[in-house]
Amino acid sequence: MMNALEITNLTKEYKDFKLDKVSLKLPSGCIMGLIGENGAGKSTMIKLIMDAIKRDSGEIIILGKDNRSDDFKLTKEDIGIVLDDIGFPEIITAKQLNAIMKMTYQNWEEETYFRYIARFSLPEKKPIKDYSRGMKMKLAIAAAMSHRARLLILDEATSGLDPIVRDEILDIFLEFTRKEEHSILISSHIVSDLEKLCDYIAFLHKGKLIFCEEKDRLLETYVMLHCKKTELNALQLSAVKGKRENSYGVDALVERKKVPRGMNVENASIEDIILFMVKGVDKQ
Ligand SMILES: Nc1ncnc2c1ncn2[C@@H]1O[C@H](COP(=O)(O)OP(=O)(O)OP(=O)(O)O)[C@@H](O)[C@H]1O
Repeated sequence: MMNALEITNLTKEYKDFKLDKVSLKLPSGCIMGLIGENGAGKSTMIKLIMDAIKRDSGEIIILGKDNRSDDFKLTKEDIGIVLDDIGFPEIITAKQLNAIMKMTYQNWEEETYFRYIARFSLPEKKPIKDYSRGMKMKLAIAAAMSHRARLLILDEATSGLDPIVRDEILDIFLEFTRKEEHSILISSHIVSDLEKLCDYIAFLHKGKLIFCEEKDRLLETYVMLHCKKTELNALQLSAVKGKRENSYGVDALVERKKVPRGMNVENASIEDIILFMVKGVDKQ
């Protein structure tokens, strides 16, 4: 299977921040969620993927093309992008945006665009500057999905949206990947959205990729253990990924395989896995 995105040893350093040798692969047809706290480096990574900022080192292959090759411009047609700052001229309307996009993208599909505009209940004749944040996001998503992209890259695209619209958009994304060999990379703070949507979860923390793993595998590998401190200490050290003490003992994220039978474990959520891994990593 081809990879929609392959990142190898991607490094970018700012004065107080370093995106540090990030490597990951997004297989075609899959959805990858990029999770990380504020300032973890998600937007930096997405800008580097689009070659909008200069990397220090590393390699990025998108849809089989090096993103620094001369003909990457052509590949950009195949990428639908939604950034936090949507980047459309604010004085124009959704209808006028259609005319601009028609000239920008060879594969622009007017009908698809207006279908999304209607589906998202966006006013066609209102200047974008008078849209709410959620409406702007919806417009950007409509545009990104209307030029026959094979890869969607979304940076915090669902965070300003109400739960009902978010849910609808998650369905649209699922539809998008089900149809053909379409792939999505989506960053979000809303872990529950990503848990619902994604096949892969990539977790970025302080510029380092803590893991990039199939969601089902994560949920299979880790469990939450509730026990006494002495019981936890009796486990092998490598079993424990992170822990939190409470008045009864400890809650810990542990490897399922390494927990003896009979102990009090329950399934971990992606949110548990992330929160507890951060505790484990920050301790080292
Ligand atoms: N042009 C720049 N010059 C200096 N530092 C920068 C620049 N752009 C980003 N940074 C720093 O890089 C770090 C990562 O920022 P980035 O925007 O990638 O985080 P993020 O994970 O997208 O965060 P958020 O969830 O808050 O959007 C931050 O510490 C930020 O201050």
